[in-house]
Amino acid sequence: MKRIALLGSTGSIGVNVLEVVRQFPDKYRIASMAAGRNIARLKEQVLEFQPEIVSVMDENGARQLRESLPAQFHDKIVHGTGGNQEVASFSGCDVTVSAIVGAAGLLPTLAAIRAGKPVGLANKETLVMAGKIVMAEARRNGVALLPVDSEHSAIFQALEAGHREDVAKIILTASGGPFRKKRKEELKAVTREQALNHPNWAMGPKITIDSATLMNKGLEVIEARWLFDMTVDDIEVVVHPQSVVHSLVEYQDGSVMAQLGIPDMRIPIAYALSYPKRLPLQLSPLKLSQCSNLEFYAPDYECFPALGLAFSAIRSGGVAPAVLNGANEVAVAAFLAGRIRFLEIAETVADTLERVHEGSEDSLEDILAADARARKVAEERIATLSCN
Ligand SMILES: NC(=O)C1=CN([C@@H]2O[C@H](COP(=O)(O)OP(=O)(O)OC[C@H]3O[C@@H](n4cnc5c(N)ncnc54)[C@H](OP(=O)(O)O)[C@@H]3O)[C@@H](O)[C@H]2O)C=CC1
Ligand SMILES: CC(=O)[C@@H](O)[C@H](O)COP(=O)(O)O
Ligand SMILES: [Mn+2]
Repeated sequence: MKRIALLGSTGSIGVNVLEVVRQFPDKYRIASMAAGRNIARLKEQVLEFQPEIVSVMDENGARQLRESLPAQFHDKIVHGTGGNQEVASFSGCDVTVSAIVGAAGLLPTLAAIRAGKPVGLANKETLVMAGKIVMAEARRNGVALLPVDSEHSAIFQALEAGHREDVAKIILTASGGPFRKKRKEELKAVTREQALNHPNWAMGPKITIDSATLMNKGLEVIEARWLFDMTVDDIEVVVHPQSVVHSLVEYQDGSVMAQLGIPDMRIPIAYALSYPKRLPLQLSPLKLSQCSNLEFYAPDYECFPALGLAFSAIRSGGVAPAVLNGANEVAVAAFLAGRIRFLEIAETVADTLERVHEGSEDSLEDILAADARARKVAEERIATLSCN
């Protein structure tokens, strides 16, 4: 029986993890869980999965959760960053699934690693912000980071086909999002609802907007750089609108290994939980005869400048990726709130990258300070924009 600490239980990944656990109750149990503000959903999850600790975002949420649950759960409820860290490093868990969205995932993921827990990593922002530190901590603690992100799970699987020194490059596929056929001029007026309409995946709002700007792929380039110890020049992005080929590894003999499958996050989640074995998930099989048109083409960096910004940030190094991430989180939230237009997301990130530089990628304190500064600078810029 594997006991799981689940961070972000009420989100899109969290709910899929719970689906896998429900399907294999003799293999997995939820030992601890953490969520943000969705107290109604969390209450149902606590009653069903009976974790030994549960954390919510703040004190008010903890009070509401206590009021809605029987007395036996009351002293199991914690909250805030400390609560997330307690859940992540809980002594009664064997693996931590990191699926909180955004920078809030960083400290709990580090807490899990420092407690020696293997991590199923969905929260890509952890590696974007502090990849060097996180990978060093994982090595120091002998902890495996098992990718949940579909592309990184694909690469992880394709890497099993050969020796690390024979890898020539990694090829990350991008769906291109809902706007892949639009011209820059047309992107000026796209709406929140259009941007939230991902062609292939049902995901939380932040990553869905990131997919529409292609920032998601930029964040994934940085994630891959750290997770697989690749130089950025050996990571290529290719648009593949069907999301059937989840990513590829090219070896020096010209062989290219790919992982294919239907777009369903239970597949990479289950692999992270069961590695190196595989679970009989019983999903509808991929029917290649119905995939007669698999397309691949180069991304349009002019229409989708966020991708280029991410490449520049990881090439610059230092705290630039953390600045990119913090500014992007603020800009995406502003877009979702109707405060800025679609193209202003990447403009805000670009502007913030020009203004915030100070700090070292070796210092967690510097990274957190750069994140805070980037958020402030991005917020100030957004306040001056026209659709406020
Ligand atoms: N969805 C997907 O298919 C994929 C997601 N990912 C990555 O996985 C992560 C999660 O994405 P996704 O599930 O889509 O996002 P969602 O928005 O659906 O879920 C986010 C989860 O994080 C919780 N949360 C947010 N802030 C806090 C906090 N401060 N403390 C505790 N919990 C918090 C939310 O709680 P609540 O809802 O209760 O407020 C929710 O449970 C992201 O980093 C994303 O990039 C990667 C690949 C695919
Ligand atoms: C399911 C998953 O891993 C997402 O990160 C997905 O890849 C988003 O799709 P895009 O390729 O459109 O960014
Ligand atoms: Mn992905």
